[in-house]
Amino acid sequence: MENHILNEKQKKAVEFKGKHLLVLAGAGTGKTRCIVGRAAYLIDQGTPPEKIQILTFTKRSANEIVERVKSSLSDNQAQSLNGSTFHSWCNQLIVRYPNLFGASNYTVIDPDDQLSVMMMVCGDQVIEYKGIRIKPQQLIDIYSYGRNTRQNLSNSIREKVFKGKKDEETNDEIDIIRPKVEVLLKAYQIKKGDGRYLDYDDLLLIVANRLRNDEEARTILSHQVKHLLIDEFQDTNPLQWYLLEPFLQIANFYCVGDDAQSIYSFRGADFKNVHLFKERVPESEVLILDKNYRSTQEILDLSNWLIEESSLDYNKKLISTRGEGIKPKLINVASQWEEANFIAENILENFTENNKNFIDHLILSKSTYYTKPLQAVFIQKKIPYVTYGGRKFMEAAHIKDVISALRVVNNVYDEIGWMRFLTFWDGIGEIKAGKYISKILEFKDPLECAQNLEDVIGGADGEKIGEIYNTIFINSGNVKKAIQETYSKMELPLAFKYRKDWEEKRKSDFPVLEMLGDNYSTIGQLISEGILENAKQLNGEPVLEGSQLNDSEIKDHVIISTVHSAKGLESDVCYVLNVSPKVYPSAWNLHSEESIEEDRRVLYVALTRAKNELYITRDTNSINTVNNSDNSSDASSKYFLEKLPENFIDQIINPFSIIKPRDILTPNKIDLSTGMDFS
Ligand SMILES: Nc1ncnc2c1ncn2[C@@H]1O[C@H](COP(=O)(O)OP(=O)(O)OP(=O)(O)O)[C@@H](O)[C@H]1O
Repeated sequence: MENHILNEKQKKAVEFKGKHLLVLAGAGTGKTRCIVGRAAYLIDQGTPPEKIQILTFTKRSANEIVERVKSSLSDNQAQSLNGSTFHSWCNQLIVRYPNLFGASNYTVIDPDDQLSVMMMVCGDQVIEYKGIRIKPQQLIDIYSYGRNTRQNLSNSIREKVFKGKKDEETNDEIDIIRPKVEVLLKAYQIKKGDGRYLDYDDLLLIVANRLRNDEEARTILSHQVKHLLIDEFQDTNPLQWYLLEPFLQIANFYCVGDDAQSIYSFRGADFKNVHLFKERVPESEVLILDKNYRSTQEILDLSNWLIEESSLDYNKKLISTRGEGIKPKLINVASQWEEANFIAENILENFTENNKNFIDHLILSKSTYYTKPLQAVFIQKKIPYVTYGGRKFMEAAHIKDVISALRVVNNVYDEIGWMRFLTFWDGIGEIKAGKYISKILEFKDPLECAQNLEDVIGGADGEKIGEIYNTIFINSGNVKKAIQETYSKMELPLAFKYRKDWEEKRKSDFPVLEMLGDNYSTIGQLISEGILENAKQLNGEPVLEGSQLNDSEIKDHVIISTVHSAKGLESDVCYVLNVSPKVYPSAWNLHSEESIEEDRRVLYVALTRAKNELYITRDTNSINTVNNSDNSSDASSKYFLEKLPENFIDQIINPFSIIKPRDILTPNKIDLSTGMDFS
């Protein structure tokens, strides 16, 4: 079986006998294979699968690893193996031990909801000083950055408002702004408590704090977790480390990571954690993997060159076990439409003439937004595709509307839920809803809630809303039915609210929501896990990641992904979009050496996804503007491909380019009296 083929070093890593191990390795050297192999090995050696916890950054990779372990073992041996993200793992622990962690009947809020709470807290208060205005979203960013990096408020303000500046003037400004920020952040914390809201970071902090301070908690969990297998270790941030540290006493750590693939510093990740591993973790060892099994040497030469150009020393040179192949191609395009057409034609040619499937093609972009023209061309040319990254299923407005009804039954103090649910109905605006909510928050007995709602709201609306509440309440133990009934009562107004694209796009999401509901035994679980795990796969298809095609029967599709969502992916043919000046590195990042290096790693992750063919596109206009304007010399000199040795790539001017003929500026008059000889 695939997973059983291991080279000597991989085998050593998989069968590691010591306590804690870090497998430090370059792209495509088999880190994922080692995690899969390690889990299978432990189970094979008699460790109960439920005592192994795999931690990854996306639900998708957790599912993939678990599935691979399962298929490498026989007889359902790995049935109860658990793989999850950090947030979802903590949430599961809190749900399983409600008393130990002291948090039941809470609502997990996503970043959108966090912003709503902060907006409620700020009301009409504005923090403004010397032209700097701190908006609610920035307050959330400061709060989250401080908690994730475990830095104090002043440093978080410095980072998020002043881009890390450390001069005298900035210090003074921080001193003035700080108390005002503090007041609002504390009010935000109180509001969270009142609404029984937990934001994502709270989940980690609740578990971490309890374990760090309470020996009984550690004893209880020591029966539950024996092995922690942690993927993408270079992207763990100080908060995650704060959570992991107490587990060092009760479990064995098996971490895999690559410092050159660290791309989450905006979330506080610090890739140096891999360098500090031996210092931080007693009884630990580090093992290095350096043979790349994924790509041909030409693709690795380009990737190696990119990382060698860095001022940081990653000490990495990937060597291909697969040998030589074809050179990467740099496609120069004049517009996004040209780029899209080039890629579409290329894929169609591979599909019809070269015996490749759509799934052999992976398209990588820094942002989902950039891929819109590409998606339009794919739809037009009937190329099936799914998107990874970007807005998720549970974040879509129509889904949030129905979920809001479930939220308020789950947690009657959930003001955000009430605001969304009440304002969904025609004729109830925010002011009216606010008045109703203050009365609702006084309700004591959930059994009488439906009746009370009818009284507070009154009329036909009151009756409808009370009825929905009641239906959900009665069906709290049958999540699928609760969703079905709620949807049937909300379908008409939903169809009206989203009439523009109801039939084509939104309606078909509800059977998926019902299916999703079927996986959970309580509404609370659906809400918390569903929000955290909305990338969950159904029928093996990532239908909830915002697929543009509703037909989940089509298994063969191109993947369009953000680079951040592409970690761990690989593909026969890879297209890396818009590797242009001011994008790699981004024009916003030119001031900071650290951010430039992060952009370099983003490009490195993208390039190293390709197995055989790598296409890099570049916008010729951006090269022209950079070269022609004086003030952008920085963008030009820092552009990653500026000094690219010619022999590493083949350059192509897009052959599908629609060449516009040269014309004069003003139209001539035409003369229609010619051509006929009337003599
Ligand atoms: N010993 C091996 N023999 C054959 N193929 C291998 C071996 N080890 C890994 N591979 C293959 O190499 C490719 C890369 O492996 P894997 O995805 O585990 O690497 P990785 O280090 O996790 O990569 P990345 O960090 O870049 O995502 C996969 O296609 C895998 O099947």
